Amino acid sequence: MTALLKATGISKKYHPASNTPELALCSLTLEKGRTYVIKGRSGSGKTTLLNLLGGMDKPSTGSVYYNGKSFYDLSDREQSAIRNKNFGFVFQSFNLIPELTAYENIELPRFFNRNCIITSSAISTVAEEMKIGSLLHRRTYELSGGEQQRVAIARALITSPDMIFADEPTGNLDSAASRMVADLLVKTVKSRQATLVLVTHEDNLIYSEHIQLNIRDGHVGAMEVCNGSLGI
Ligand SMILES: Nc1ncnc2c1ncn2[C@@H]1O[C@H](COP(=O)(O)OP(=O)(O)OP(=O)(O)O)[C@@H](O)[C@H]1O
Repeated sequence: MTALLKATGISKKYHPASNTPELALCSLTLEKGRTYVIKGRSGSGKTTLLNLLGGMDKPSTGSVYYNGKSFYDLSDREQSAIRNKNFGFVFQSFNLIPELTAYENIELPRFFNRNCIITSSAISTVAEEMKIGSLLHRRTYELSGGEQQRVAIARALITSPDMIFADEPTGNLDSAASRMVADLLVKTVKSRQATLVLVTHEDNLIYSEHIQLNIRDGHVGAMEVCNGSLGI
């Protein structure tokens, strides 16, 4: 497997004067096409780790390499270009524009990246993958939470990123919608051969093979391969 994202000796201390970092020193290699699930209690450092890996927050020590390049040593412009084109983000709170239709929300990345061409056939394809084909003309305030999150995932996938970062994507959904959203997210990212980094504190959310990273009080444990074979 190819190493796509590599973190070496990263840590995060939000308050320089404090003795304990919020994320203790860790090194990780994320491979192409794999699913990584970051788990841990509230406040353990899951979002902190995701933000460092996803190019959203510079670590206090260490480096993050994307495709062999030290991400935080790139210019702001180069960093934004990677975040806009090669990385996709999904958040707990959907972050859609409610007055726009699902189609218009999925199209939004083209306004942040002039070189990004989004065709109607690419939107149809991703909408089918997310099972929202019949909802594209609806304004997103009319949609259920699960439908809105599937629109948000479609928007994250429309630039064909090779890394998807999802922070508690099912945190605002009931259990049936959580299951559907998590399943579609994991399966679609895998079928596109992209790498998924997903933060959750929910047990038994992912039912296909993944690599689990447990964080306890800012300490990242060894990677564990889970086959997810609960048979549900
Ligand atoms: N921007 C920030 N400035 C200062 N401290 C922060 C900041 N972001 C997070 N923290 C602190 O870092 C620690 C880890 O927070 P983080 O959000 O990474 O945890 P989490 O595991 O994602 O929690 P949750 O499941 O509740 O979202 C917490 O003590 C938090 O208060």
